[in-house]
Amino acid sequence: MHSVAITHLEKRFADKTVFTDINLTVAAGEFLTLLGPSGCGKSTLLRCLAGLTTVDGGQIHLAGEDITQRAVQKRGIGMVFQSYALFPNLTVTENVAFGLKLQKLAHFQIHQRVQQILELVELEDYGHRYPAELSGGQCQRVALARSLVVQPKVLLLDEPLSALDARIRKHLREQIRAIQRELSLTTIFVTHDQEEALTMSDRIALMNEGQIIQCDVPEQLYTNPANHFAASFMGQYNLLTPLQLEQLLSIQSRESAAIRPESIYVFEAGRNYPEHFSAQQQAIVVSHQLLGTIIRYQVAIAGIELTVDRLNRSADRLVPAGQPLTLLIDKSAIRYLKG
Ligand SMILES: Nc1ncnc2c1ncn2[C@@H]1O[C@H](COP(=O)(O)OP(=O)(O)OP(=O)(O)O)[C@@H](O)[C@H]1O
Repeated sequence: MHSVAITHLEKRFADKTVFTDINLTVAAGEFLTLLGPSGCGKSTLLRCLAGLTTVDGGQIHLAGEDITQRAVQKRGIGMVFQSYALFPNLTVTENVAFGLKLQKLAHFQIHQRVQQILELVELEDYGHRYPAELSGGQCQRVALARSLVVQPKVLLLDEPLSALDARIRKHLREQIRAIQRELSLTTIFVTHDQEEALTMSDRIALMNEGQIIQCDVPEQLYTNPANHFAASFMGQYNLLTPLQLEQLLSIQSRESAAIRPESIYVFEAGRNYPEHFSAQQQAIVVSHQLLGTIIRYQVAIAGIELTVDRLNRSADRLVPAGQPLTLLIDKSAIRYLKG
């Protein structure tokens, strides 16, 4: 098992500074996700780690060794891309065996390792097929097998699921995580999909404009966003200015605040609400969306629009637009934001 340490990493292209001071450590066996909007520098950081692009400053250590200037093929890092990058004229077996042939392993060893890894990605019956005869999800599993077969110290995954449809995506993310756990493989995964990040990761490094905004376990990122960007990126937070906080809850604060849709409750008669709940407030429903297990209401209270999530229980009737809804806000769930 191998750890990764990135210190003061800098990267510029001719007319573009991507980042100037990235610091990040990934523990041995950890699954860390780089999450952030398009263009924030996730792929560039991954490419610097793999050695596919040069760096302009800082260091990368792998298991304590400085690999900043080391050639790509000598880093012991495997990488999987969104586009699979398989050889179309080679079968699945030949694609997976490719790296081992370069290492000049004996024929029987290659055969054994390829079979083992194809079993791991559940493609043992597809060895003779060509990439054009496989689905997107199967191609991505071949790409994964090809990276794993050379036993990398670290695995880098650059949006490997983005090109796949929702059902296959979900299955493959579970499979990737299970394999990563089985091999205890230090893994850095790039995505701009927060659900993917929240469900797969040991920790998430949230990036924006070339900076790591917050690096923490998923629960912390979700419930305690560090700033305005983190709150707006991680789901459906209601963001309230100091003035709105005062109007809505008589709370005086210099900082703006975030509150999750599920922390605003629709009043139910006969239920006891703890002391940290606000008084009842009359809102008017602006619109609603049925999202399967939840109903998401947009409501307005004195000109302030809020998003409120309610469990979609069959006994509850849907409140249509224009109708009142009585709300209580869980004040203990309010998060104050730095900037
Ligand atoms: N080879 C290059 N030459 C010049 N600029 C580049 C190059 N590669 C990336 N960039 C720029 O660096 C910035 C970061 O790009 P990068 O691909 O790392 O972002 P990203 O977060 O991975 O985005 P996405 O999710 O869209 O892939 C962008 O502004 C991009 O235009």
